[in-house]
Amino acid sequence: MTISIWRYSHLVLAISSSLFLCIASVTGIILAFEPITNAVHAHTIKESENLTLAEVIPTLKANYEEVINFEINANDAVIASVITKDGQSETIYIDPLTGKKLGTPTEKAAIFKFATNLHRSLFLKSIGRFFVGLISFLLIIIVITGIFLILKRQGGIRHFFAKIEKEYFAQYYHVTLGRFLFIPVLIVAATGVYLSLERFSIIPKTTISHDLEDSHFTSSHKITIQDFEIFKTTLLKDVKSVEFPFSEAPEDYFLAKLSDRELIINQFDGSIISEQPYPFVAFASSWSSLLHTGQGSPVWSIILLITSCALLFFMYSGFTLTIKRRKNSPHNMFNAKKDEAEYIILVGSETGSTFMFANLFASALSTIGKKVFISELNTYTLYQKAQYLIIFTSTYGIGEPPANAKKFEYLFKKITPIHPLQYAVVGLGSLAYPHFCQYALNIDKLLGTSSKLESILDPYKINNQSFTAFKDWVSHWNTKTGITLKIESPSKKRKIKQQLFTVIERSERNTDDTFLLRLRPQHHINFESGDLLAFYPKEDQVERLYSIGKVDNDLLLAIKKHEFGICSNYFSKLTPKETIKAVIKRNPDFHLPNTQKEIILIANGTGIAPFLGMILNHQNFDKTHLFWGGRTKTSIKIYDDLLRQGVSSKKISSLHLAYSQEEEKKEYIQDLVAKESRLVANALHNNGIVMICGSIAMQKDIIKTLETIVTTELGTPLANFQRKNQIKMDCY
Ligand SMILES: Cc1cc2nc3c(=O)[nH]c(=O)nc-3n(C[C@H](O)[C@H](O)[C@H](O)COP(=O)(O)O)c2cc1C
Repeated sequence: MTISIWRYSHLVLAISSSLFLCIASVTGIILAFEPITNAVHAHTIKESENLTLAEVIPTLKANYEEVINFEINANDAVIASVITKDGQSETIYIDPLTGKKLGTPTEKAAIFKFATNLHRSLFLKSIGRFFVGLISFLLIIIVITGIFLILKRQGGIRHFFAKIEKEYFAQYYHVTLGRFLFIPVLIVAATGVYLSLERFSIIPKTTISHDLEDSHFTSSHKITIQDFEIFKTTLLKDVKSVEFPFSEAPEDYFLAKLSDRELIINQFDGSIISEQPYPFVAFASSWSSLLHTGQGSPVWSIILLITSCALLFFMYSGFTLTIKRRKNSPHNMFNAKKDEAEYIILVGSETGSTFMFANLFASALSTIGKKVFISELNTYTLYQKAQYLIIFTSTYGIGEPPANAKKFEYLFKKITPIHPLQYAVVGLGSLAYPHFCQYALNIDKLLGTSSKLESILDPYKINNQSFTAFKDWVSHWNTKTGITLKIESPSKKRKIKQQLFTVIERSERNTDDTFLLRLRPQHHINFESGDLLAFYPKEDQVERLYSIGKVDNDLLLAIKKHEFGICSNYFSKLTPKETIKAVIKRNPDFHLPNTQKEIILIANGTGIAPFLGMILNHQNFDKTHLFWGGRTKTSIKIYDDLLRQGVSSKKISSLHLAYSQEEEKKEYIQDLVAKESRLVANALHNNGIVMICGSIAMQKDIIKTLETIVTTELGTPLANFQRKNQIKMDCY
């Protein structure tokens, strides 16, 4: 599978550094707790930080025989090396206000020592440190390639934080978390590299040299420490450490390291002998250390903890993504070489899911003895014996090809097929995007420009990888070509864990052969109106999906009985207390948003089921408008009770019904919507939501009507509202 350079680099780097990254992340998690525990046991000097050195130093001198030095650590505690009045040499926490001992610093816990060594050098000393630095560098590149992949996926920087379509758990959270956590990961990686470069002296360690003139070391003028001007103006909070004079010899001095500079101070009169600001590398070094370790900041340590956990998650989700894509890539178990095959199947896919359909189709052809070759669109070339060219492709962005199809147009224009070819194009896309299956349509047009190619079927669009739609296309193919293909359901191959539901009620069928079925899960299941019930009949195990309305924790399904429909016939005979097995599939794109804004629900036929559930569960009174289209007035009878509940409880603020087969007034649902153009335009203008559920034909008409409404009333194309996720559709 050709993958873009970004994805390839992202993947290769992640794989090659995974073991080390795993060790670094696990030890990082452990080490993130160190600053937190230190902060808990710290003797912080928060209340004393506004004391001046003129107050602190005399207090210390008064309390101890000798003070060698003191420093303020990352947790803002003062640690001093002193000789006590009884001659003991000690390093202790002290209270700068009183000079009294507060405690003794404890040794670093063994677990932190172990984790630090492993984290820094993998117990391999310099070689290990080099590897850790290298892995940190690779992590920077992994993050950068990851950012590019997200930008590419989202269609540019402006949409970086736009909604992500959820295909499956690993894909969704890999991208979603990646968008937020790339910043701390980048900080951890960059500071890791910095610290390694410093360790190997590639970045020089800061050494400050003072220009000391002998004339400044005078003891002629003596004043008390309390009166040293520099001590009177220096607050403890700006001090990193102070070294006291070793003796009373004139050449000994105070060395004060402040937050921005270093001072050498005459021990007799407090005059400044030398003053040196820190160079930039000193700041960079201290910030790198603070940002990488979180020392002194429990909040940042928690962010580091989350970042380390996230790195482990990214490794897991990244590998899951790769395995899934690999599984779906072309197997060429269909045996024919490219120049032997009659059937050439080319696939355009970004994340691999389109290959599933292409593989099923290829497998069905191969089962009946046809010679099939399957590959990617980017590999388009001459095929000696080809008679059919079948293209399966997804779309990304505004009619853009997926990664492995980018070169197709160029290749197609350059290469003229040897023999005439018959072709068909199947588009995989999502109605959640404004340009539904646009790339498949573009390809179909492109193929049509060649005199050597002849279309056998109109381009076919599949929404949300619907297997039912794919089967429908195969039946078109069968009819057109006279070659009967049997598609093996993917659900046969994987075992699906089904749940049990009890039949509570089944309505009579109305004049359109439609009925309502109410099911109750036997065990607690979280679901919402708009989710889907997947049912796999014994006869063919092919998944059938029904939109769910949630009413009092039961599932409400509206089903149309088809003469030869295995599933609808089975459901139409169910009686209360019977049990069925099925699976609830989450469909978050078609949930009713939790909003106070206006909501316009548009359905025809059985598409009303999820809306009934949404209306009855919704708390947002007086702003929900329901449009429904059916054949005759008797069509609506089965929904009467629930609709009445909605109207009487004022959960439906306006109800608009259209009947297409009523003699005295034939009306289509799009006519009703057109009549209410102001209502619809106002709702969309005020960030309201339009939801559409029912047949694809109705959906097309409604979209056309909405397009006219928003362009004339608001001067904005519908795509703008689709982009903002204000138009939600679930049509079949
Ligand atoms: C970032 C992104 C952009 C997409 N853009 C479109 C689009 O413009 N039109 C469309 O019909 N589908 C669009 N889709 C949906 C995909 O085409 C659809 O999910 C398809 O089944 C993916 O197949 P693949 O995994 O084989 O690439 C987009 C999906 C993503 C993640």
